[in-house]
Amino acid sequence: MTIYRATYLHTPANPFEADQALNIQEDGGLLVQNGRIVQSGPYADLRAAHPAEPVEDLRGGLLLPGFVDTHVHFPQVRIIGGLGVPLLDWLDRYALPEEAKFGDDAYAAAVAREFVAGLTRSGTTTALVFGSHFASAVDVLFQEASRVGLRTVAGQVVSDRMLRPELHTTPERAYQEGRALIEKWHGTGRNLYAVTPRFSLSASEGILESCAALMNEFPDVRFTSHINENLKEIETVRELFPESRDYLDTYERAGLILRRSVLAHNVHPSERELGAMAAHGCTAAHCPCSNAALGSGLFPLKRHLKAGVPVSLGSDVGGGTGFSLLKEGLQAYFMQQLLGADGEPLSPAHLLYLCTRAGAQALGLEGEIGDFSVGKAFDAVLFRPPVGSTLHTVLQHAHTPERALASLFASGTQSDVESVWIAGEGIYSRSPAPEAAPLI
Ligand SMILES: Nc1nc2[nH]cnc2c(=O)[nH]1
Ligand SMILES: [Zn+2]
Repeated sequence: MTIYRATYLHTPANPFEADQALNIQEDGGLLVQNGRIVQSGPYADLRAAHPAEPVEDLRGGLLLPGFVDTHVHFPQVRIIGGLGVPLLDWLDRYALPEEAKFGDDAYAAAVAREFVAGLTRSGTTTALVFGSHFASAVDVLFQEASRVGLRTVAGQVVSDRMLRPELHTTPERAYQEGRALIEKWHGTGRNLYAVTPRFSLSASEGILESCAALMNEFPDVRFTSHINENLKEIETVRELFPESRDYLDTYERAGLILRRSVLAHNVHPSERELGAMAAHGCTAAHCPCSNAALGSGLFPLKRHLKAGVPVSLGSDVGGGTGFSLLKEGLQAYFMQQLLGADGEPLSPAHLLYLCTRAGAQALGLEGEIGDFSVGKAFDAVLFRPPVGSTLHTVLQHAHTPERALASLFASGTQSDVESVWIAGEGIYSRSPAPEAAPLI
């Protein structure tokens, strides 16, 4: 067993529903055994109860639960920063040409290393991953995620129209390839499978039915897709599915919307869709940097909360501009500020919840991860800005841990991550900064 001594913060309660939801231990202790938290609270209490246990002293930083990214594209690491065009043009110009390269396993393996490292070094310990259209590349992703130890919920992206021929499949092949991947990876180690049609624009009823067949045969798998991101996309889907009431209905009619379905974006939902999503209990994965970068729109968080639709966060790399959920939290805060009276004011507690427990709940993993309650896995990220950095200065002068958390969201980046643990296992540790070269 090990006692981790730290200033730690987490949100075991939902700050959108409860006051004082931010739980802070200024000089706290987490007793970890076999990767699980067996006791937590003031360090002095834990030390008194366990005088002989080794202590890992993490004071001087901020220890948070590992981040849960509920929407991120494996094949899009190298195209981060493709700016200047809206979604459908962005797909044609940046995303699809890159994704067409993933039939080459060596290429897929190289990007898988970059992708998994990018997530873990940003403090993400669980990710719902939009995989590749190529089954072999999805296999490569699961292999790399398993090698590193990242909790991964991923699946083969399936479509049969309007992308590029090499990315199209058939309902029969989608079923067969999906089935083989589920049998090999769903429930293997820290991996789960998510059935993943790209979006209704590129997935015919036949493809959506093959997705439903997999979900019926393997009821424990998850589901994710895109919805209501861009006005032109929505209009095209309406033309393609004239018999559907709306975008959500294209998935509902196929039986794809369940409690653990995660729908990315949902920037332009109808009231009917919000009501139906709340009734299904499914989640909207809000991707603020992507929505801003592609000009998709300002996310109606208040309408989601009023309708009772749970919201989690996603980086949406590469439509999004990086892996850091700190940045997504900050962008979410900006968006809600800009919405004025229609916005939902977000406190540091809201932001931390959106980056952690909200994602755990979206994936049906809230019993396992998402906060530091006793019984949860020790998935954690220690933020300790490099000495001399501006954030280091700001944190030194923060009057309370809550103010420090706010400053972390305001200017924290991947370089401020010192260590990451998953199930108590050290996954990443920042190498000590090279000695500054003498000035002369
Ligand atoms: N942001 C985003 N939206 C999509 N809709 C369909 N595919 C994509 C994608 O790759 N990124
Ligand atoms: Zn996406």
